[in-house]
Amino acid sequence: MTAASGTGATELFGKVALLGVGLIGSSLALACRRHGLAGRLAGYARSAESREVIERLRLTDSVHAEPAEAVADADLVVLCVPVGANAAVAEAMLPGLKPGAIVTDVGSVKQAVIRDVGPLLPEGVHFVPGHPIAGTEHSGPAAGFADLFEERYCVLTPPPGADEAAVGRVAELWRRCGSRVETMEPAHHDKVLAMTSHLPHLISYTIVGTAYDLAESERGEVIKFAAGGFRDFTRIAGSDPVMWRDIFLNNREAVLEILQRFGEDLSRLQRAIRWGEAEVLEDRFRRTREIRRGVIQLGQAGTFDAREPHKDDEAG
Ligand SMILES: NC(=O)C1=CN([C@@H]2O[C@H](COP(=O)(O)OP(=O)(O)OC[C@H]3O[C@@H](n4cnc5c(N)ncnc54)[C@H](O)[C@@H]3O)[C@@H](O)[C@H]2O)C=CC1
Ligand SMILES: O=C(O)C(=O)Cc1ccc(O)cc1
Repeated sequence: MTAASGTGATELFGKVALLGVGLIGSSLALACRRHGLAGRLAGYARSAESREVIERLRLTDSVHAEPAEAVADADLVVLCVPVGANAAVAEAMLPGLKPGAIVTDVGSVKQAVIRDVGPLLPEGVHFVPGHPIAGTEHSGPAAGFADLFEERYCVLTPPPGADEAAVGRVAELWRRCGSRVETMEPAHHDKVLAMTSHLPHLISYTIVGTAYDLAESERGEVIKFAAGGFRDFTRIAGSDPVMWRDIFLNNREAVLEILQRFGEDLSRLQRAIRWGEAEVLEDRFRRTREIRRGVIQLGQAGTFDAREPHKDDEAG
């Protein structure tokens, strides 16, 4: 057993309730168990099928079909459902919520959860929105693993006036799961993630769709000769449709803004190809290679994604 924070494996919360036990909820359950962070874990899952998997894998100590039952007596409640489901699930938990409880979430968009869930919570309940920047293209309760959050960032976006002790306890939870915790303004978070996560997913969904829509003979060749880049796109394009539908619908403005910029940059390259502007193309590709090399230095300094090996980046 490792205690990532070096503070020992002392329990942080008496009872933790996970509302939604998919990839992130199940990974958090496993990380809480591994690091001894919760006295008791309760899970809420909407479908009988998920509840059966959660029980079989013993992800939580109790499994519930109603959010209000799962949160009864919980010190920490973590919303782990798609962003668009947060309000309904939060509303359904209210009758069971303990006064003084901390409510957090793991959603990929932060302004929306503050808008949708914040106003529902009673006085005395502490709300600390969060986002572990860690995941995979897989989903569901069987997809989780305990070290998903190791050496990943977790961004907290506490609203103004948030209870500092509550923010500190949520930060400590993520630190003990192995994450590096930062706090950010919610609007800033949503802009940054629109660029670094949401746009790449949109491009992946588009490119794989375009490839599939090619004439059948060409489509076969696309699969046969799929090079690394296209394979990477198909991995990302395999991500959960409901989760990503909700991300785009709830981060509309930031995504549209970045998409506008991206479209202009793409058009510029399109024009360079059409008119044989070799210098424009080469300059752009040189610049991005330098950016990539800069990113690697950041990674080595521990500020980017320190887990990813970057074998392809020797100089020259
Ligand atoms: N998948 C990823 O890589 C990451 C996801 N997130 C965020 O974490 C949250 C959960 O995502 P995952 O665990 O990946 O998804 P998931 O699909 O694996 O799990 C979501 C769970 O919520 C349940 N659910 C869906 N709609 C519901 C509704 N209306 N009412 C009640 N339950 C409902 C599903 O049945 C499922 O068990 C999302 O908000 C997502 O934006 C954050 C970081 C990474
Ligand atoms: O699988 C990948 O490449 C991801 O990008 C995972 C991911 C998806 C959504 C998030 O909000 C954070 C991380």
